[in-house]
Amino acid sequence: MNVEERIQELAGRIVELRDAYYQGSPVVADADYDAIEDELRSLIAANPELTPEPNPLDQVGAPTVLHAPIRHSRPMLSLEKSTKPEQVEAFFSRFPGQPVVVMPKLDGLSLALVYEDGRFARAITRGDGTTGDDVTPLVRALTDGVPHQIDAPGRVEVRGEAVMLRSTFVAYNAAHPDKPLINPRNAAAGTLRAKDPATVSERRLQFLAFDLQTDPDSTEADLERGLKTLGFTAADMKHCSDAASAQEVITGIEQQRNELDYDLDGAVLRLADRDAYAAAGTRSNSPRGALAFKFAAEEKTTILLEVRWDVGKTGKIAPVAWLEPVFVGGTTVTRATLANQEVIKARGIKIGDTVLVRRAGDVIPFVAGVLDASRRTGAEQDIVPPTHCPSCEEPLTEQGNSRELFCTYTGCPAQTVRRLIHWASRAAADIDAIGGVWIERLAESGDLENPSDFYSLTKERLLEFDRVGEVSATRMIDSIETSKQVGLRRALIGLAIPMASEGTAARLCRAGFPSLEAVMEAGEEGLVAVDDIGAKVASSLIEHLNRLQPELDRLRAAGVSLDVRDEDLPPVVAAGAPLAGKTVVVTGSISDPRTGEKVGRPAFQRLCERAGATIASSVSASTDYLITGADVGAAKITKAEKLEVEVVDQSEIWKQLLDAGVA
Ligand SMILES: NC(=O)c1ccc[n+]([C@@H]2O[C@H](COP(=O)([O-])OP(=O)(O)OC[C@H]3O[C@@H](n4cnc5c(N)ncnc54)[C@H](O)[C@@H]3O)[C@@H](O)[C@H]2O)c1
Ligand SMILES: [Zn+2]
Repeated sequence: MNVEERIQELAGRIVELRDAYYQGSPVVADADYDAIEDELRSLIAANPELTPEPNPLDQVGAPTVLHAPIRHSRPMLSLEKSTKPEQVEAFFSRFPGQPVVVMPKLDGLSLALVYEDGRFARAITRGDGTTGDDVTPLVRALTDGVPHQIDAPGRVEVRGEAVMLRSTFVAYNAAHPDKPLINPRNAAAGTLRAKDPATVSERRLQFLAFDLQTDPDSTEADLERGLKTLGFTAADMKHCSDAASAQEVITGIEQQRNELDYDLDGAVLRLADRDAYAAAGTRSNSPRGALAFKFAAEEKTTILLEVRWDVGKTGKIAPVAWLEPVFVGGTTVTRATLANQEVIKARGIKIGDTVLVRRAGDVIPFVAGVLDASRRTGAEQDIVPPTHCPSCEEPLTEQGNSRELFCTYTGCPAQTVRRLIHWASRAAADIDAIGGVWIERLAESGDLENPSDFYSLTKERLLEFDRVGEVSATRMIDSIETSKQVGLRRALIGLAIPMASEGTAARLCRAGFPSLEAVMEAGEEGLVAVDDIGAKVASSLIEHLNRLQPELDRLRAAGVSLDVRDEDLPPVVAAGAPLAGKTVVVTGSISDPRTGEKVGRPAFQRLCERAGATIASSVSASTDYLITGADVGAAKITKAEKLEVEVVDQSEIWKQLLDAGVA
């Protein structure tokens, strides 16, 4: 294929994909679509004479009108996209001296809200940028953050993004396991496509504003203040005066990405002054006064090659999707979870399908659903759950509403290995010198069956295995020895008791149980008395701890500590507590002035807690001190100063900690 043909092909594909997307049934993930646009963009840049007519890259959205067409007062455009810090610098140098706001690039649906003499008159979608769709009744009924009345004369137009909050999305899918929504962005678009708001009343949206036009010009020149004065919830905006601080905010948004209640796919830089933004003008399909910075994609499309059923540490048999390798969320993903057979059914997933894979933060990648079911060739196969355990071949049982499959044979080899690996994991005993492969080998040889067996391993025995030398055997034994300090909280996690989460283990420690045996002796009644421990969790704990009693005895006999550890208790506040009543935020790298050695932030925060402080993760108006270590970003300090939070160097705090005998 020559360049010209390739350009035609890409342009055609873009039109096709856009149609499907704006009609509410995308056939590929956004990142895969963006890659096609990128390829076309670079081919056109290299061969401008081959620019297709019309050029889909100059167009915005698609003309999808379901309700009633309305012409926009001025076009609703797309955004110029960047991925490199140099592009952020170039943006700043185009507008010297102009303040810029940096905000998340929200992943929802853009809307224009029109107010006439203070009254909410219309809500319009972007459509093809020139003409949008009238969604006023839906927005009125379903969208939070759209005031019905504002205090402004004449015509006011507020633009922003209607998003489905992640919490709404999760609650909806939990309540409708049979017809789940695929992702929040799709869900938001679908909501505004409904004929009747009543049919989608559980799918509430949130409007977050990022643009304001007033006529006559009656309000603040600063975008954020203008929006807030009128009573809108603005997208979270940070003012920046240079590229370096903007870059820092962008990085901060990316790091925070998974703690927020909405999806975002990048950050947006924009002139903070509304007049300057308007004066900057537009290109064919984007404003000059704004720039989008794209983050790595968290969703991609790929092919589901095969499903294998995995035996978990509690005997649960879970389907695992084997995928055509795909780069998503910063790594190459080849496997993803499929939850259970009900989810597979509800999402209509078959082997051979094009599926949407999502990987956000540290969360295990999962298959969100099928895209493009219309393109099935007929060669796809149903996913058939097994009837017998793939490891021990015992018949499986179904449990719970989602019909999860379980192998209930406790001697099941796969379960045994999983339990041992779990015991050795970092969250539990942390036997870091013995990896999964070795645990499997030691289980096969009969050396390991229960966690307590780790403590009978000897260096001599390990040396009998192939490829184990003096050095690695010593490391393994040392690591086992250290793990004896596991303590109540991590031992409880390591025993993998169904329904008892890491949170349960932490709560039991803080409730004052001195040891694992004491938890068992408290009985169900004693456990439900603990805050946030329900009857089901209590009964599972008691049942399993009783079953595990001989194992607990063996662990004790091997010298393993099952007693509560100091680090798992609420901090004991030192007498004189110099930081009593203070809320502090710690930033930068901390080191002990006595040794010059680095101290982890959690450890330093713990010292501050002992000195009476309450720890917060980010600076707000209620923060008393921002404690700074080395290499602190300017943005944090600026923010603290703006909020009149006292900035205190770590040396000052160390002095107080040492004086009070805390450190
Ligand atoms: N999966 C597919 O097949 C397919 C097809 C077509 C388009 N798409 C996706 O749709 C999007 C294309 O839309 P686009 O070309 O307008 O680009 P865009 O969505 O990347 O950028 C423009 C939009 O960003 C939004 N936005 C969010 N936060 C903002 C903020 N703080 N300030 C200003 N604007 C903000 C606005 O709604 C604006 O319309 C892309 O994400 C693309 O991947 C996907
Ligand atoms: Zn089994």
